[in-house]
Amino acid sequence: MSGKLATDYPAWSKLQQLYDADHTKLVLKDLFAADPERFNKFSRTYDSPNKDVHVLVDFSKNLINDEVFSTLIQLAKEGGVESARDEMFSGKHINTSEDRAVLHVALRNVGNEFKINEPGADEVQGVLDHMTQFANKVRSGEWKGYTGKAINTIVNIGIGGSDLGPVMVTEALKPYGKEGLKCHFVSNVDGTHIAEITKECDPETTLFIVASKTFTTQETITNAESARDWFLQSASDKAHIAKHFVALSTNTKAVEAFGIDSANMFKFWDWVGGRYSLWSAIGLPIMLYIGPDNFQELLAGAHEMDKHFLETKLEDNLPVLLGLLGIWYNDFYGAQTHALLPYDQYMHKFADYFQQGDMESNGKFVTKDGRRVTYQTGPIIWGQSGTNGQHAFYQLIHQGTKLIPADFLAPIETQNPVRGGVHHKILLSNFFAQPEALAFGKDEETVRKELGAQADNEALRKSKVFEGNRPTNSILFQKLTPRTLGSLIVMYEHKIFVQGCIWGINSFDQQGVELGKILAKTVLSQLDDAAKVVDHDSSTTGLIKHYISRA
Ligand SMILES: O=P(O)(O)OC[C@H]1O[C@@H](O)[C@H](O)[C@@H](O)[C@@H]1O
Repeated sequence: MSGKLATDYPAWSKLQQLYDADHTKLVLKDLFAADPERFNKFSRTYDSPNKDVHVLVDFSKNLINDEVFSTLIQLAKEGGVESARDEMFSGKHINTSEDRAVLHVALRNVGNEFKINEPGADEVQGVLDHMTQFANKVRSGEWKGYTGKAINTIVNIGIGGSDLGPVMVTEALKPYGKEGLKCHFVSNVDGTHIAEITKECDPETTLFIVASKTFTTQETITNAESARDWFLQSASDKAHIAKHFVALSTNTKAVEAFGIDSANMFKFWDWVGGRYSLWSAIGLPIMLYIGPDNFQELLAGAHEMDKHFLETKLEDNLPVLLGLLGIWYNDFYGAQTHALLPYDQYMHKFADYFQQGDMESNGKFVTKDGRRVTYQTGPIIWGQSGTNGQHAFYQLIHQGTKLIPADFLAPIETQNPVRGGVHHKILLSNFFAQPEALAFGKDEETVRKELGAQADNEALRKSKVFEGNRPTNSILFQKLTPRTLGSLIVMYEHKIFVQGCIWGINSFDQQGVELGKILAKTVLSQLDDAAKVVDHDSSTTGLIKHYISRA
């Protein structure tokens, strides 16, 4: 990374000029009318080498013309995206504040195509083998609980990056999940979470996976201790813990101190960021659920998208294109948010997953060299699966006062062709129609004609106008297979990388989550005695004392 501010790049200034001079002319209706080739010009297809992943990204419904497009590409060049990418893949310590390499690409380096020398990279296959042996034993029933019964329930205890990836992927790949194996996820420190999940578990047949990179995270350790207490209420003998608790961590000492045998610990390394860790041992619940072969497919799809990112010229590079378009709205149009709208029920956790992926990576106001940025960085990521969102928040996307760029994603083939596929056709008709409505809207004249006798009612007439010109990407993929999901996740991972690179920030630390944790520790030590409540402002003091007086 160059240590520059994004505003230092000539392409940035040019984009500002283009926005100032032309943005009122960037009207999708006119742009499409003027260029019958617009779809072909501004869409790209991605096919994996053996053609089993197919993705079409149509970005023609964006507020761009040729000049904006070429200037965005120029920005990627000036912003050093290619050299920063190569540095990441080579293991350079691009996570500067923590002096660490950023090598999630090494976790899915299928066939060892990338030569990576970082310590630990040569252990990746060994851990995958360890995970595979364990998963096969559990899935086959060879692994027995303390009363000799097979495992039929797994409970992952983790939070943030040690939760969201496995949750999202196990939901997305349900059709590939092992029948009869229930997967639960406990993340929140609210006792309700563990209490409700354990109600659904039998200690004799439940395996707890304690997932924590640091193994110091308060929520996870508290939940793990409660799970252990719950288990020992039935199992009594601590020796039985070995059959029902495993750990996913970088911290062997803390795992052993908790009482988990290091033979049942699946390790990873400090160069794996939490929000990029589902490909590592953190993926064990995924592997248990979908099986080692499907997990391997997930990794293969991820690796193929890594190669695409590494080898494809900027103009055709999907993560680069998505990243640049996001910058156009975030920094020049002033868009605050970006919606992820998958038209696939299995992907209902996709936006939740990338809330952490994107917002924890790029929610930063200082550059890597410590300067305050003078422009907007990471957008607010949100969304939910279609068509539910349409009946909830799309009103605001269509007619609200805010610009909300959105990605629509959908599979060509459904996993559930209920009633001959009628559901899927309806689903896809919405997937196609919504971006069309957002782009082209409905003008007052059309509304007037439709209203007939009521057309003189001005308020009614105006309320039915859709201004249109609201930008979207439409992303169609063949089918939500493990390999395709791997590719889609990585497309977004690298999009985040591209944006962070141009903004000059460190996308791989998360200092912003620390302050609240420290304050909570202080508060916790004061909660049992009002006399101890000191060193806060009057609001915080008042709140804590109010709680203590009524608890
Ligand atoms: O895996 P750990 O160490 O328990 O951390 C869980 C999460 O902890 C949070 O504090 C971090 O913001 C996340 O990035 C991280 O994923």
